[in-house]
Amino acid sequence: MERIHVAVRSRPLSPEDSRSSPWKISGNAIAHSAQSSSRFEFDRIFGEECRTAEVYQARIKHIVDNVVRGFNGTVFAYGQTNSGKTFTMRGSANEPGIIPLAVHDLFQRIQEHMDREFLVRMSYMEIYNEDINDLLVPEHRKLQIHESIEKGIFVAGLREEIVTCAEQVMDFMSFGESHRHIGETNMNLYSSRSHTIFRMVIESREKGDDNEVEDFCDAVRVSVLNLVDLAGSERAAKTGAEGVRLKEGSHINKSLMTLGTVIKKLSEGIESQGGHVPYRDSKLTRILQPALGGNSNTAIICNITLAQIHTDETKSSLQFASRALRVTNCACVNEILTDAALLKRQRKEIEELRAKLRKSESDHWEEEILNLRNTLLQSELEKERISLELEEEKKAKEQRDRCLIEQAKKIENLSSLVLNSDRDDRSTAFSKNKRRVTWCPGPNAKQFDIEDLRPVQEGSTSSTVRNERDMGMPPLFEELMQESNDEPCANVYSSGPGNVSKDSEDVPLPDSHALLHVTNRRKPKAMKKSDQEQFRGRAGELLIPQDPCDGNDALRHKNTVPCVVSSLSSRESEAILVIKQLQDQIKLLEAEKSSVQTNLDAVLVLATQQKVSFNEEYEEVSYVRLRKRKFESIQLGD
Ligand SMILES: Nc1ncnc2c1ncn2[C@@H]1O[C@H](COP(=O)(O)OP(=O)(O)OP(=O)(O)O)[C@@H](O)[C@H]1O
Repeated sequence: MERIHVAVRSRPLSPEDSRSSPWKISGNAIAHSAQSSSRFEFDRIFGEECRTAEVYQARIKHIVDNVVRGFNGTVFAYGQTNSGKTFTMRGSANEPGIIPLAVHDLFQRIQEHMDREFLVRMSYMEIYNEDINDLLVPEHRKLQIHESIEKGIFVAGLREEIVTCAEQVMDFMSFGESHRHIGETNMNLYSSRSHTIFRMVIESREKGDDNEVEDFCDAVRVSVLNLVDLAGSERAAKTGAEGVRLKEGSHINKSLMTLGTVIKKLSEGIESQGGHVPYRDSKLTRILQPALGGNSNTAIICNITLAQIHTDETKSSLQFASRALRVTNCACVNEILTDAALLKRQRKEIEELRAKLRKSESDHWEEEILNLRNTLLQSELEKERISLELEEEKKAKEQRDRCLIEQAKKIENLSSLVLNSDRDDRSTAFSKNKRRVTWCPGPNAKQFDIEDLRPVQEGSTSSTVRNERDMGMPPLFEELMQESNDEPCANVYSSGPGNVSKDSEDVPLPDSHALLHVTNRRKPKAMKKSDQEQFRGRAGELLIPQDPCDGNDALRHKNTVPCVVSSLSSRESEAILVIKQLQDQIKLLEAEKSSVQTNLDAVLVLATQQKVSFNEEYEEVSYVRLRKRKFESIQLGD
């Protein structure tokens, strides 16, 4: 939908009229200085100094361009008599009007459309006293208006001359002008007594070589350019019209009034609401019907004079133009299609669509394959990374397991040492008839005979020393330390004060001096009283005090922590502490082992999932490739 373009052009005034003019133009608005209600705004307002070429460039050129492309176009000059309509449309010797400018432009545009061939025809008619006369064939008078589906509204019998250049058109136009009704009035020496419609019909179709008749589409575009110079509205009192002039004036006013009514109805949207628009009330509105409410790009040039004496007429013209601003048209390309042309066009469209489809599909598949390849590559890289991590984890686990086994072996040896030492002490103690503390090694209880650990009656010769075959001889401490030095376990052991292993970092090794005290039972060194109390305070956190006589209670302790009866020797206490620390380390290592195992399991699950997804992606890529190959083999088959 496109609105009718409305421009106002004011003609030059005499200096006297100019001084007394009540109108003021500012930008695209014009207002009457004494009447605040008389203010109008338009698409363009051209002042006195403005040239016709400027008016043409502003909008008319665009309409002419569109006519060459297949759209209808209409330009008409409206205004009171002597306001400059004919001057605007036809021009003068010095200043070409809209019609010659449009004709020249039209042929230039046609030259630019190299891909089409054109057929241009022109006609020139006037509506004089409601009769349509052919200006190119003066004897063709009182022509009738008809309407048909193919041609729309047309004037039957109107001569259409085929023209090939602008000069030819201008010649025909001059001929027509010579037959136009012009009369002298008080207001205009050469007053138009009729409305004139200069019409150009442009037909075009795509150019095609003889060899490729099948390839080009022979749909024909037909567009019409109407350039209308209306007769001016006039007041008999002002024009002094009498007789023939009066009759002419009456017809002019009547048809202009109908035009005004049609524009008013259209601006109110009556037609779109299904209401009646009186196009048929005048020949002018009937011929201009497609341009006013239909398929056309339309422009109105409203010519006015700003002299005070014509204020009412100017105001009336401005009101008409203002209403026309609200009228919309719907221009579209006009094509005539034969069945063969229609078929050819549809076949061409189908081919174009097929080509587009093929291109978009192949583009799509290429892109899809590229994406899948990228994903596959990324997945393979990820898989490699996970495998490496898995390998490292396995190695670390194996090393931890080895350390754990060694640690356990050493603890076992140390426990045996402590038990041996305890046995020696007990024999000494019993020989001195002293009460001794008994403790239970717990996890290795199987190796110990509980009875052996109970206080032995004085004088009893039976087994105060444990059978060596049952216990197994523990290695010497020096050997133990040598072993520790030979096989350092950096991840498991940590250095403590007096640590034997230099590589150990995490877990404190037994203090060598303490262990020497444990093994060197022949020179028991009595703990100072203050040291004993201090030690008891520390040991109290680790050991559960029990009845010194009840060795079974000690064995029942669920964590199998050695149960200390009172009066531990300092060496025993230190050994117990060392063992306790080692057991804690074992627990920590076991916890670490189980967490590593959990991680390892998770990594394994992840790796399995990755493998499944790789397989799926691989299958998808294979499927896409297969489909692409099939599609290409179909295309080749076409
Ligand atoms: N913009 C203009 N510049 C110079 N002269 C102009 C201009 N407009 C009009 N004129 C002159 O004014 C006179 C009247 O103009 P014109 O005949 O075009 O009026 P009109 O509106 O067609 O009148 P009518 O309706 O009676 O035919 C002419 O002599 C014309 O040369």
